Amino acid sequence: MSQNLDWAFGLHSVQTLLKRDAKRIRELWVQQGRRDQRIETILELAQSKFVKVKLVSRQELDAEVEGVHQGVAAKVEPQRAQTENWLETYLDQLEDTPFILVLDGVTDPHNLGACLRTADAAGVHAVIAPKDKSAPLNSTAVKVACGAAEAVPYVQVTNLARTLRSMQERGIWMIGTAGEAEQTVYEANLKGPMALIMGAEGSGMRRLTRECCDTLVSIPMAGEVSSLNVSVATGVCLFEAVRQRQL
Ligand SMILES: C[S@@+](CC[C@H](N)C(=O)[O-])C[C@H]1O[C@@H](n2cnc3c(N)ncnc32)[C@H](O)[C@@H]1O
Repeated sequence: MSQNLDWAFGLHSVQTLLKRDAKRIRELWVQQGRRDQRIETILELAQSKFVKVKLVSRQELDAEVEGVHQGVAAKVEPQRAQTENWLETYLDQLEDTPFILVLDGVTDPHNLGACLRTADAAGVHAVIAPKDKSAPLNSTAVKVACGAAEAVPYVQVTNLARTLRSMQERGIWMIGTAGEAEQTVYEANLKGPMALIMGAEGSGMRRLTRECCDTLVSIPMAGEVSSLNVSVATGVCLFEAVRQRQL
């Protein structure tokens, strides 16, 4: 593969990419002889978006893709972080109840990749982070995300507090996370339009970010250690929201 291209793989990631960002796909590889309804849908989408399709053997896919490809993989232009302007238009056009993840100063690319993967699995619409003091969407983050970096938009903003206030004006509820919050994540109402805000690995949410929060929630801790890894805490909170939103 050309040095400048990444692989996006797996049925969900490839289908989402075809729907949201097909222009980035240079070539779609589909495993020969593998036919099921989701692959048919992917092939129809590819045809409607004029994406070049190549039928390949399972061995060829296994050799190129480091991960579970489920018979589909796309050679894509590397994912680039989106901007504030992009976010505004995206939120204008979003038809679902907004479900956003904010990472306030998460600097480890492994944590960023893990959060993107969890965000994608939970159905989050976008992950937002400040441009400064945030992990870059580099090859480590993309690899750890296991295809999710292609599926869930990653937005880097110059002024996070301004972006949070602008989302608030749209009626999106800002839910900050902090171990010392009295209200637990299980007690909070996570059913409406919301942005879940996670803090940095070492110091948690910054003061300005915290001041933008409508409410704070904690995950009760039973042991000696006072906090969870940020990607684990992200999973707990996002899937509590998913549980409530499906009731
Ligand atoms: C390792 S923790 C940061 C700990 C930091 N000393 C603090 O005071 O926030 C990183 C992030 O994970 C989330 N987190 C970790 N444990 C949590 C808990 N028990 N309740 C709520 N959020 C938690 C929060 O978003 C936190 O900012």
